[in-house]
Amino acid sequence: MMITTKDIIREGHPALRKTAEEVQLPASKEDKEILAGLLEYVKNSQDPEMAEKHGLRPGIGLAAPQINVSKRMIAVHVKDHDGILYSYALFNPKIISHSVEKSYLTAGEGCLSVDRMVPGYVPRHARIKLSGTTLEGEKITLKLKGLPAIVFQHEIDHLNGIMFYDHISQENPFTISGDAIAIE
Ligand SMILES: O=CN(O)CCNC(=O)c1cccc(Cl)c1Cl
Ligand code: NI
Repeated sequence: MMITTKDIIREGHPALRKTAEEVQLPASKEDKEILAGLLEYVKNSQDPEMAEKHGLRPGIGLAAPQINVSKRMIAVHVKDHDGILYSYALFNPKIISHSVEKSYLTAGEGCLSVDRMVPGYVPRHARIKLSGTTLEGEKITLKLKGLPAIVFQHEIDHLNGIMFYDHISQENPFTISGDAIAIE
C-alpha cells in the first residue's frame, strides 16, 4: 500500500526512540515492499502533483521507524550541490568510516516526525563511507559528502532512536565549531 503522511508517527511515539533491528537477509517480500514504499514516499513527496493529490509533506529521506517499523531500512532521494541525484533504498545501512571534519546545513534540519520548527545548527560528519544492501540484494559502499552525507546521517540516526535536535547545542543552538563546513 502507498505510504502517506498520516502513516508517519510523531515525536512522543516510543518507536522513534528505539534502536531498530537488523533486517534478516535475503530480505522477505514484506521487507522489500516496506523499503520500496519508503523510497516511493520520498519520490512522490517531491512530485508537486502527487504531493498535492495525496497531501504528502515533502522529504528528502525516510526511515522505517517513522512508519512504526522498527527495522534498519532507509530511503534517500536527494540532489547534491552539483545536481547529482542520490536515490537509494538500503537495508542495514552502516557508517564504516567518517571524517573528523564536521558540516551542517545553514537552514537547519526538519523531520516528518516533528510537527514543529526546531531552530539551530545540526553538526554532522562532513564525509562518510557507508555500506548497505539494496532492494536487489546487492551489497554496496558509498562515499558521501555535502547534503547527501547529511541526509544519510539523519536517516541512520532514526534507526538508532536519535532525532536531529538531539545534536543541537542547548546553550546556543547556532554555535558551531569554526572549522565546520557550512552547507547552504
Ligand atoms: O527522516 C526524514 N524525514 O524526517 C523527512 C523530512 N525531513 C527532511 O526531508 C529533511 C529536511 C532537512 C534536512 C534533512 Cl537532513 C532532512 Cl532528512
Ligand atoms: Ni526525520
